[in-house]
Formats: sequence, structure tokens, C-alpha cells
Amino acid sequence: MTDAVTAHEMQQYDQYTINEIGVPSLVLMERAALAGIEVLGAGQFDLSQVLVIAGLGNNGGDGVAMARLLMQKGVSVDLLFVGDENRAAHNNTIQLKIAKKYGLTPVNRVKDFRQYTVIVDALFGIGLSKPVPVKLGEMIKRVNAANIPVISIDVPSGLNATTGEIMGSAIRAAATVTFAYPKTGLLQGEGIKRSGSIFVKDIGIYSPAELHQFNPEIEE
Ligand SMILES: NC(=O)C1=CN([C@@H]2O[C@H](COP(=O)(O)OP(=O)(O)OC[C@H]3O[C@@H](n4cnc5c(N)ncnc54)[C@H](O)[C@@H]3O)[C@@H](O)[C@H]2O)[C@@H](O)CC1
Ligand SMILES: [K+]
Repeated sequence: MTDAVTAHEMQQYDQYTINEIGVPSLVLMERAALAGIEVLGAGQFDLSQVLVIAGLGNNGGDGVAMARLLMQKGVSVDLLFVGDENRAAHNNTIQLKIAKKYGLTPVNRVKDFRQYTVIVDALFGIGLSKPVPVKLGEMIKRVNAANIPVISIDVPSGLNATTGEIMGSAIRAAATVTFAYPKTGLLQGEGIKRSGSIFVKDIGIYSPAELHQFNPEIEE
């Protein structure tokens, strides 16, 4: 069993799974979204009116896929897409295109977050490497102030996934669904206060030690 991992370690496992094992990244993204839906629908949250907040990276792509899956299940869901769609990561762009084909049109502004019963936070994940831009920080503060339960995808947005430091502003989550392994930042510093209940979900990404157990030819 692998303990908590840093963002850098997780990125290496992601890349190995995609480039060496050959699992398509969109398959991993769909599994991430399904894992998020599983925790969201497990009874802790009221799904009467869901908001998904998605950023431009792959964490946002997980969120867009979740919004589409929720809509397909008949859940009332809004998708707040934050940032210029033309600058979105490749897989996020694909997710947006699919969501739109199903009739899910993103909004780019929410006046009052209190109209929702739960908020899915897919703004930033392990890829956050610099302080949150001021405008997004203001939005994060509005979300926290609304006092609506938030479920964070992989990491509460704005939290450094490795150190647990706040990168300007960070979401305060009721629960965090994190993929493959807990991230070290969830278990130290502000991460302890900001992550809520932590759910670790297998999405098919493994550390070298675990891969070695499947296939001894893979070096630990
Ligand atoms: N690499 C992979 O194959 C997988 C990645 N997954 C998800 O992808 C995340 C990592 O994705 P990325 O490495 O793309 O990074 P993130 O999505 O964590 O962040 C992307 C970068 O974009 C910036 N950014 C995002 N929205 C912005 C906005 N509106 N305005 C300005 N800047 C913005 C952030 O500052 C950050 O530097 C994981 O935490 C996980 O949720 C999962 O889909 C599983 C598979
Ligand atoms: K997040």
C-alpha cells in the first residue's frame, strides 16, 4: 500500500499510466468523474440543486464530466465554467464539447451561491503551481461565505496539494474525493481543516510499488 503522495509523485504516476501502460487519459477522467459522483450521491449531500465549478485544467475536465453525468441521471445541475474556454486543457475542451452536445450549456457567472444545495469544486487540482489569481480568489471567498456544503475534486481548490499551504485563497470543503492516493497536502497544515472527510478512490493509476505486484517486471 502506498502512503500519501506529493503532487509531483502523482503527476509521475499519471504520466506513466497514460504513456507507458497506455490507458487513455479520457478513460482516467471518466473514472475520476464517476468516482466523484459515487461520493456525491452516497447520502451525505442534498442533490436538489447542484452547482459544478470547473476551471481550465484537467481538474476542471473532471468537473465538466461530472456535470454531464449528473444531468444524464436527471439531477438539476448548473455548470459554472471559470475562464476563457479557448484556453482550456485539451481533455477539458473535449468534455465541454460533449457536455454541450447533450444540451448542458455552461454559465460564466453565479450571482448567489446560496441557491444551491451542494457545490462541486473542480477549479484546481494537483496542477496548481502559482497563487490563485485575485478574481478567482474572490470567487472562492464568496463560495466559502455562502456556507453551502462543498465537495472538492482531488484537492480543495487553492490548497497546495503537497504542502497543505493556502495559495492565496482556498476552498473549505465538507468532503474531498481524491484519486489513487491521498495527497500529502490534505493531511498537513491548512489541508487538515480544509479537506473535510477524505475519500480515496481507485481510478486505475498506481504507484510503481503496486504495479510491481501486478507485474514483477515493472521496477518498484
Ligand atoms: N493527468 C491525468 O491524466 C488526470 C488528471 N486528473 C485531474 O487533473 C488534475 C490535474 O490537472 P492539471 O494538471 O491540468 O492541473 P489543474 O487542473 O489542477 O490546474 C491547471 C492549471 O490551470 C490554472 N487554471 C485553472 N483554471 C484557471 C482559470 N480559470 N484561470 C486561470 N488559471 C487557471 C491553474 O492555476 C493551474 O496552474 C488532477 O488534480 C485531477 O483532478 C484526472 O482527470 C485523472 C487523470
Ligand atoms: K478541486
